[in-house]
Amino acid sequence: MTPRRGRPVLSLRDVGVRYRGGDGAMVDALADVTLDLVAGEMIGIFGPSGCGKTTLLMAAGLLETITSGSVRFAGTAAATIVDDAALRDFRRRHIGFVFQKPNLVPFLTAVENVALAMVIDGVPRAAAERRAMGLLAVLDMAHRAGNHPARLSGGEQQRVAVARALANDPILLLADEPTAALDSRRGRQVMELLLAIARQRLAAIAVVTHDPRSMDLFDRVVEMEDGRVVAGNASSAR
Ligand SMILES: Nc1ncnc2c1ncn2[C@@H]1O[C@H](COP(=O)(O)OP(=O)(O)OP(=O)(O)O)[C@@H](O)[C@H]1O
Repeated sequence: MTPRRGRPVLSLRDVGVRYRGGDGAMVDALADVTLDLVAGEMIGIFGPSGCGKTTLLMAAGLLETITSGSVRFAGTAAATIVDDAALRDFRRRHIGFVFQKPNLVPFLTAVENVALAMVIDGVPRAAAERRAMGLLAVLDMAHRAGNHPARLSGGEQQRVAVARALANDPILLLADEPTAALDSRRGRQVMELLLAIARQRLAAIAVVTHDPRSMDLFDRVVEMEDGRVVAGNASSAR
């Protein structure tokens, strides 16, 4: 899948996700969500706690089974990938995730953490580590490549997590509050970096955030309320 600027990467149509709550009642975590993301754009997803932002990312990243509607990924209907192993493989090849906590493997160095998925994918270790070093250099982390996570600051760990998410050159990058644990300067840097990745690699990027300070970096702001997208769902295809 070679992305071209403006080409649809992700299309959600009338997507619903329904959970059974603790009291047995059904909760519509997502309801009738229609959203498009195109190659090269970065959107911000805002909304109050519990409005469905994480659930939206999970549905978009094919980590959550939707109860209604459809998800298309670069023209492929997600529903046609039925087998769990095929779904895992599809995600590994095309989608990158960055979470609030970096969740690095503690006994691996930064470069080994970034290389891990490539090694699992069958890339020879030396080649995987070369590519991992290149990604760490882009993130200004080459000088810390040999350190274990415990010896890195929160911001440094998050930059390693971004490098790891980019290892498979994903066409879709989903980030859930990636700057929540960072000070404002580092947070800004991570967000600027994500924007550069959208522009240079033509990835489509969706970032869930509570932080209004990065607002100016988004091509589009999607606002959610009670499981619904209430503003910003029209694509900014250029
Ligand atoms: N596995 C689950 N089982 C039952 N209910 C769930 C589950 N996951 C989420 N929910 C409910 O779905 C709704 C949306 O949750 P979600 O985590 O997507 O919100 P959010 O906007 O990301 O919140 P926050 O900003 O606090 O992280 C909430 O009412 C939540 O309690």
